[in-house]
Amino acid sequence: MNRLTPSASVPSGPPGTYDVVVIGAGPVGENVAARVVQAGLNALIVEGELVGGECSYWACIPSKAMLRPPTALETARSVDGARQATTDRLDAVATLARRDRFVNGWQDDGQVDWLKSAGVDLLRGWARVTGERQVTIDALERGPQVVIARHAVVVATGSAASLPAIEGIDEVGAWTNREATAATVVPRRLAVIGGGAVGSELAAAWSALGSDVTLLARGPHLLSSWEPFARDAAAEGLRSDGVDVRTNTGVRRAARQADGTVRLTLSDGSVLTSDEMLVATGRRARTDGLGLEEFGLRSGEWLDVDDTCRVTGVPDGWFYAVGDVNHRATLTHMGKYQARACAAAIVARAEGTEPAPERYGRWSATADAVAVPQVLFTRPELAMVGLTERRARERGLRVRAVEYPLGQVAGASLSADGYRGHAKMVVDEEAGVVAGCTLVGPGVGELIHAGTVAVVGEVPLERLWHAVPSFPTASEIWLRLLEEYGL
Ligand SMILES: Cc1cc2nc3c(=O)[nH]c(=O)nc-3n(C[C@H](O)[C@H](O)[C@H](O)COP(=O)(O)OP(=O)(O)OC[C@H]3O[C@@H](n4cnc5c(N)ncnc54)[C@H](O)[C@@H]3O)c2cc1C
Ligand SMILES: NC(=O)c1ccc[n+]([C@@H]2O[C@H](COP(=O)([O-])OP(=O)(O)OC[C@H]3O[C@@H](n4cnc5c(N)ncnc54)[C@H](O)[C@@H]3O)[C@@H](O)[C@H]2O)c1
Repeated sequence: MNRLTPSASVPSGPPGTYDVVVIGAGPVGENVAARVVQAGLNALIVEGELVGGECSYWACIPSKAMLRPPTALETARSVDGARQATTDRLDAVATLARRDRFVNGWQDDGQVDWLKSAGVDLLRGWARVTGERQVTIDALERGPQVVIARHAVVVATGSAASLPAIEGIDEVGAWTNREATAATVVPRRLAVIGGGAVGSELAAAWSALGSDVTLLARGPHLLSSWEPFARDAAAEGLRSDGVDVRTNTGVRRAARQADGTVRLTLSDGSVLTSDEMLVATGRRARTDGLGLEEFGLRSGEWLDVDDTCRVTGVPDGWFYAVGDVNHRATLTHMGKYQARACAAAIVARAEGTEPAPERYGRWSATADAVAVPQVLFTRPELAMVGLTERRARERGLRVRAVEYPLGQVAGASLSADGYRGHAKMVVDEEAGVVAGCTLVGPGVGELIHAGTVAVVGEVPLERLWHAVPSFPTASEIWLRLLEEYGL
């Protein structure tokens, strides 16, 4: 489902030479372009589909718009006094209409206006790199255009759903994140393949909308990179919402039958019949067709970069990759963070200054390696930052972890009757700082930023002790965790 409604291109004259050429106007490309313009350079951004990218139209925004109504309903139902005013069912039509408003009916005029106000020129079309500092664009309205970048070409082409090697998968018309965030009809039955972030969130969303959802995870757990208590809570939450979560279950074969249903043959030989199937088995780099072979890079592969997001192996420092396409941290906020660092590095180099490889320097995306926050908007919500206990130990850190039931914090228990949640803080014992934190429970997405500040700031625990959370808020979890640690 690809309902594109592009608005007019911005540049008034023929493109020729720009300081910076950015390929891909997702949230990350937009940010690099706007930041270099703010610093006094000029920039052209090239976009083949919608300005705003995957995140705005087929990923973060529509999925969160779909997940919010069931969460709001659950919140109301969990507060005596409000519960009596709720009805028993979510309104699917109104939920999908709300989603449609958040994606602006898949029209990008608002984002085009933003680019214009930021002083960035836009050219619509598909770009490829055809020489050092040279980009050729199959422009939608103008035919082929060649543009030279004085200082930098930045690839911000993002990622796309990767289809697993399942017999018949190409013929069944499987949903990817695109169809699953844009569909207008609620399927009676939905099979979801993949127990990662996309599979878990979209299983929750469609189950709330009324589908009978079966979630098939090939491994023993959902969300394997999370703390065990968090991934167990996600699975339990999905099950209690009626999702049939099946772990250790692969799919051997998929076929669309004459009656329109999808027949899946599972790894244990059993058969699952569904009306639609969603493939949520990870992402692939959108680097095919970019002409990267000329620079010794492989088409379709992720682009390795240094901390300034300069592509490694391409000499002379003109070639950068930011956002999903470099695979450092495939999240919008981390991509935008990289965009800020990358833009600062491009500007510094344009001024003749070679950025020193400084940890947490302005041009260095240091946090990618140590402090990536993430929130999953399942029910219950999950949030984490930094290292899990297991990852910290694998990195050779001497750590001690402490845990606390979030429902015993006054602010949390006031927010919902019978609040259920849990928190875990991993302390780097040698440095005396927080190495990571995971929170589970309603609303924890708004609590995790304190953990991000503690990890990035490497705040000594003795000083963190003086950061007093207000009473009665759920933020008191930070005080409880420090007390558990022994302060
Ligand atoms: C279902 C789902 C939900 C998600 N939810 C969240 C969330 O809640 N929070 C979060 O932080 N992250 C979330 N993500 C991840 C997030 O969507 C990505 O990290 C983010 O979109 C990356 O931004 P980007 O700018 O790098 O790439 P994209 O958003 O993919 O944008 C890339 C742009 O480049 C364009 N392009 C590609 N090739 C060319 C070319 N050759 N020429 C011209 N243009 C080109 C594309 O058309 C696209 O517009 C989610 C992902 C999915 C799939
Ligand atoms: N709220 C959020 O922040 C949010 C939400 C959704 C997505 N995202 C981002 O998007 C990225 C992509 O998400 P995703 O869920 O597509 O990828 P993922 O890597 O999180 O999960 C993919 C899952 O599919 C499984 N899988 C892979 N191949 C398979 C196969 N052949 N058969 C069965 N299962 C298979 C993997 O084991 C894994 O569990 C995430 O890493 C995350 O960064 C973020």
